[in-house]
Amino acid sequence: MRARAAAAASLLSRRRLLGIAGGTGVVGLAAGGLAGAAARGADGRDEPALSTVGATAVPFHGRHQAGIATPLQACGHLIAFDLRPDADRRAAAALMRRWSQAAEAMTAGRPPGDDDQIALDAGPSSLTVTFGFGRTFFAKTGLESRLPAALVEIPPFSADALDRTRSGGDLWIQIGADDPLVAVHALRVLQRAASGTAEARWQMNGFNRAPGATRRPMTVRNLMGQIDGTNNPRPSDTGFDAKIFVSRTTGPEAWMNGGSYAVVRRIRMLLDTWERLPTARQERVIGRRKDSGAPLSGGTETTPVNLSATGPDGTLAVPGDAHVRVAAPESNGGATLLRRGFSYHDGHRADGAPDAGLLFIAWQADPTTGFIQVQRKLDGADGLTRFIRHESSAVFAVPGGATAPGDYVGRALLES
Ligand SMILES: C=CC1=C(C)c2cc3[nH]c(cc4nc(cc5[nH]c(cc1n2)c(C)c5CCC(=O)O)C(CCC(=O)O)=C4C)c(C)c3C=C
Ligand SMILES: [Fe+2]
Repeated sequence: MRARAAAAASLLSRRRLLGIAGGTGVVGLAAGGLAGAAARGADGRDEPALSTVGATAVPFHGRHQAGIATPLQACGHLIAFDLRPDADRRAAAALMRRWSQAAEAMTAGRPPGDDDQIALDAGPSSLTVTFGFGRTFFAKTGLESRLPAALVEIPPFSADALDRTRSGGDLWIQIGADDPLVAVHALRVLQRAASGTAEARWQMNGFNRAPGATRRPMTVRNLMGQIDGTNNPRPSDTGFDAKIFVSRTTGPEAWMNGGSYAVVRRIRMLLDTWERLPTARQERVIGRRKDSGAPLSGGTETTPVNLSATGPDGTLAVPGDAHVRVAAPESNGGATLLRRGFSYHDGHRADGAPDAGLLFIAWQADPTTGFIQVQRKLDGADGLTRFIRHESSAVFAVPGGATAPGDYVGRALLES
């Protein structure tokens, strides 16, 4: 039975790797050991193996942290912490060690120490846990000289309506998983591990489509109904690593090698206004068809956008203020960012409007030549601006991954 269960899990996992990970190689498969263990119940009786959703594990260790170039998961939690006033560099290092140990266990499908059993019975379910440091972390831990030059404040933009209490933060954790209980379990475990050292400043919860919900693996849709993520850079693209990850840095910032910068924006969608717009006008706001995601210049979802194409009346096929035109690298001196967000819907506001939108997360090697450059262009020139509100903002330095069991994220900053 153990062998059969392991074989079944391995077959399902292989299908998932081919179908969903798109061959990026970042999704590890649950080892036979895990599937075998799952096939034997606590009472010693045989049980069916985990499905591919439960059995898939994303390795915690590596040059880069998981959760950046990893396929999107169905559930996401973003949580920012502030250090307690008495927490110094040693306390922060001890916290990063505790967090990494717990993340290492949970992402492999093992219970962490001090487990609350929320995720008992479930496999790793593609859990990733990604840690980052905010600008305010450095002064509080006496590490001002190690603050990376790239970790700049995000400047104000004219369309911002920011809530400061849900912006910033000394530390940040991004949790992603394909199972809601696995994701919340990680959240609870990590929050308990912070006790005495750091306190939650804000938390946001999001979602994407669940694996297997569509006939074939497809780019996700956002709450405006658009296919969102098509023109993201791919790990196989030339120059991907240089644009998204920090490398070859020497001196006091060398600890960021292998890392990346996350810009996090909670962007509310004015869905009532948006949904009153006829589909053809919605498509002109984005510059792509709503059903297929194909550019208005023609082709299919993956056809490159032709920004010079004109229609029969001689006007631009992709309008001058279309989101994809204004955001495109060609319109921004080549500025590239990896968008990897989660939708959210947190009930309704006092005015009856849905409190819903996108937890927008942009990854890049340098926010000044990534998010900031593109957002400067979008601010004012993007037709989408009328239908969205940026409500919170944060930027985090996300160091490289822990490279071996027992190592912890941030060691190169906190111990050298
Ligand atoms: C500062 C960067 C960006 C913000 C903020 C942003 C918000 C935002 N975007 C959508 C929906 C779509 N965006 C699409 C493409 C796209 N968006 C950005 C940047 C920001 N978006 C870029 C760089 C691109 C790629 C442009 C290109 O090279 O073609 C698309 C089209 C499909 C795709 O390529 O992903 C959609 C749809 C929303 C709803 C939103 C705020 C809520
Ligand atoms: Fe966009």
